[in-house]
Amino acid sequence: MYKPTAPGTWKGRVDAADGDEGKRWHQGIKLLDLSAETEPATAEQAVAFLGFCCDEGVRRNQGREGAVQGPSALRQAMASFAWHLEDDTALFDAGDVFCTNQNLEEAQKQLGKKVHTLLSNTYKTIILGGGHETAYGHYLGIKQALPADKQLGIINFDAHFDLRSYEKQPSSGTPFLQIADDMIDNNQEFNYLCLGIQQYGNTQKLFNTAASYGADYVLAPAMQVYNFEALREKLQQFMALVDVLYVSIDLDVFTAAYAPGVSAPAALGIHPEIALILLQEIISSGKLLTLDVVELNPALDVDNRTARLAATLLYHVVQQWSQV
Ligand SMILES: N=CN[C@@H](CCC(=O)O)C(=O)O
Ligand SMILES: [Mn+2]
Ligand SMILES: [Mn+2]
Repeated sequence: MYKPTAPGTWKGRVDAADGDEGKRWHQGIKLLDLSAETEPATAEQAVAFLGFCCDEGVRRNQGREGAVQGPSALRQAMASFAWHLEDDTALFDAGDVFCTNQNLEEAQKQLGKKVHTLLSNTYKTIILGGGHETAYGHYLGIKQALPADKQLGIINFDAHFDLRSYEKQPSSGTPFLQIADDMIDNNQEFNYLCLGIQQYGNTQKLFNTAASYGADYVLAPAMQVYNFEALREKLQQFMALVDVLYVSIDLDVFTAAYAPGVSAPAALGIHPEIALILLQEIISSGKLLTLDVVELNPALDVDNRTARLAATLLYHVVQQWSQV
């Protein structure tokens, strides 16, 4: 269920005549094998990618399958980025966790183990999804790595709450209710902020669930650059309540013109610019522990537009995060 990334996977443009000054991500990224007996070296300022090749949750949630190819498309979209990182050992690829035989629950456990390994070795972790079922596996690793006295906050850029009942089965629509119940069972506070919620995309039942769990949210129409001061205030208030942050970016939060390659596109979603400046605010807090980008479906993408958007957001995240 786990495979390290094969050498040669990261490939792209080479500006050989420019020597070191022509360096790109595919030439600088280091491969990390989490199946090895030995623990990976601790890396203070390093960012590590880990793929979750899974859309079983999307299938169970009646969505359009294809997010299993997300990690591969994201790597390709990031490969030729110019290298502007200060440290030569700032960027790692820790391979992929796979979902086999539709066994989502086991795949999430395996993802949790790898996330735990990365976090406990102080890597700044970025999970490349996968459907939004990525979030529950991601959380299992955060839970293992986080000291009991540290309060976790979850910020989800998403058109959807993903707080559906998992009584029948977990899916891509249930991860944050699974997390909420687990945190409450463990006497932890569930601090959840959703940014970009579409009223039409969430039933009254979901708004009621959000209210009963104390989840906070901003509706998509309010997620505007001209509203930045109010959004920053809300974000700062949320971040002040917690010690560390898990940020999830569901690409269906963005307008379909920017992000057509998702299971549930949004005709009037948010503009990428507002997400970018809020992400900058989050990283500046120094509280970001781990992040994921989910729901990229390359089979539905148009000229890799969604993959390029996700990759570009990750470029800026890595650039800033590797310096805080
Ligand atoms: N990951 C979550 N997906 C949405 C799908 C909505 C839709 O297909 O319209 C949800 O369950 O709410
Ligand atoms: Mn989602
Ligand atoms: Mn969504």
